[in-house]
Amino acid sequence: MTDTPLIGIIMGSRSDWETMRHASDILAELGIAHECKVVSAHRTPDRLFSYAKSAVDRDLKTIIAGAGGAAHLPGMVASMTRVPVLGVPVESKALSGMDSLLSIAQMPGGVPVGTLAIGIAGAKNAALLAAAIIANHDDAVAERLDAWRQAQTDAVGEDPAA
Ligand SMILES: Nc1c(C(=O)O)ncn1[C@@H]1O[C@H](COP(=O)(O)O)[C@@H](O)[C@H]1O
Repeated sequence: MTDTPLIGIIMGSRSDWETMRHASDILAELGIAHECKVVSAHRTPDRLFSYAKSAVDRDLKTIIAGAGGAAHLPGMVASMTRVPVLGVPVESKALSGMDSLLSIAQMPGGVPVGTLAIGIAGAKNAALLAAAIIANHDDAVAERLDAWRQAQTDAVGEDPAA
């Protein structure tokens, strides 16, 4: 996307892309400008610092942060910006994402991260929540989000044997 991004999707490693691309796909479907970057609290702390510290000035409306294992990325970003952070626990090999989930969910009071489900469902829902936040102030996005939701409903047939 070439437009100024409204939403930042960041992830701890390129290995998270197979999960996080589902968030990007939904934002693209909804026509919401966004960016996708690898940013790691552990491996690229300086990049993390400048990303989080510049988020307000860059007018990002929401940051979606996906990470696996000792998933410190969402919480560390949230500690450095008031831009809302949605955390996606990426499924880890060793502990099936329970480590990621608990690392992201169990933030201390005062530093909120909105925690989604483990894996692809969480990535999709993070994108839909971020879109809903934008839709509060953007009628065109609201219309597209309503249409997306209606299409999902229409796709569910009533007959279980069909
Ligand atoms: N949890 C974090 C952070 C962080 O929280 O800053 N940086 C990388 N990682 C995670 O390490 C896992 C394995 O990464 P590799 O596949 O690169 O070894 C990934 O799921 C990533 O999100």
